[in-house]
Amino acid sequence: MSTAPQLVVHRDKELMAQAAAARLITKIVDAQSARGSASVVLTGGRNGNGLLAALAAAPARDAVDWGRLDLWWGDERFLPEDDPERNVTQAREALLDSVPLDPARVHAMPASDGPRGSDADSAAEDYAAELAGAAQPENHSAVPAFDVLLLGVGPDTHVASLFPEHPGVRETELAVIGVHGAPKPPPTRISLTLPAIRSAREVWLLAAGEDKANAVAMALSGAGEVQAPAAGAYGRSRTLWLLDSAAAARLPRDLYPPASP
Ligand SMILES: O=C1O[C@H](COP(=O)(O)O)[C@@H](O)[C@H](O)[C@H]1O
Repeated sequence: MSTAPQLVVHRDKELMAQAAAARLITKIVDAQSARGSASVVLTGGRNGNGLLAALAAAPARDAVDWGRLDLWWGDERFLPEDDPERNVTQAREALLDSVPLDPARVHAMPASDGPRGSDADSAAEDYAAELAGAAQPENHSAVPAFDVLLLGVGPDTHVASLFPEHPGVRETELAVIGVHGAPKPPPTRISLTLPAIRSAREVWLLAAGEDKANAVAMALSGAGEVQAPAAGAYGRSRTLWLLDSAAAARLPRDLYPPASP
């Protein structure tokens, strides 16, 4: 069952990143306090990396017990280890290298020079097995119960590496897939599927900048998930769209009335 999206609109992308980072710190601390540990799924892209950089700069980051945090990824560009375009490489630069994480709990997606070589489908199977191994049996799910799953929204409404009208967005069985012929480089990627995304407690979608305005308006105006994958991304208990005013500019007025002059 989908949860109705909640919208929070910030003045600009810097404030959005800072506010999202503060929100994420609170969520992680609350989860660690309630369950002993927390699990977060990271996204690549400008807004995801902006959030991580804001988190690195936030004094309250020291409230997080970094050793009791599992990090997963929603998608990865299937490139060699340490390639600067890999989402994990960019996340390490933005935040991960500056906090005391437990390396065993940093679950990067496989690289194209890993044990499966350039076979993205087999690499996706390996990541699915790693997720399944961390899933709680009582939840009867193929993936762990993520506390927060972050997603950047592309200008074409893609989330993770699920692109409009692409086969991956129609996947209903697998939790992780190899993506081939992606319209955004690189063409080969690994991605969680919509069913895996929807198993998260909370899904937070991030979009800033006017190049995201059409995508945000389309995804929140009743578009189908095949045409607008972001429309199919929701959490079990909460779906939060974190926007800046430029990305919110073309939303229907009943969703986001413009401020009075
Ligand atoms: O390639 C990707 O792009 C999306 C969106 O990135 P953005 O720079 O337009 O915000 C990102 O969410 C995804 O993780 C990444 O692989």
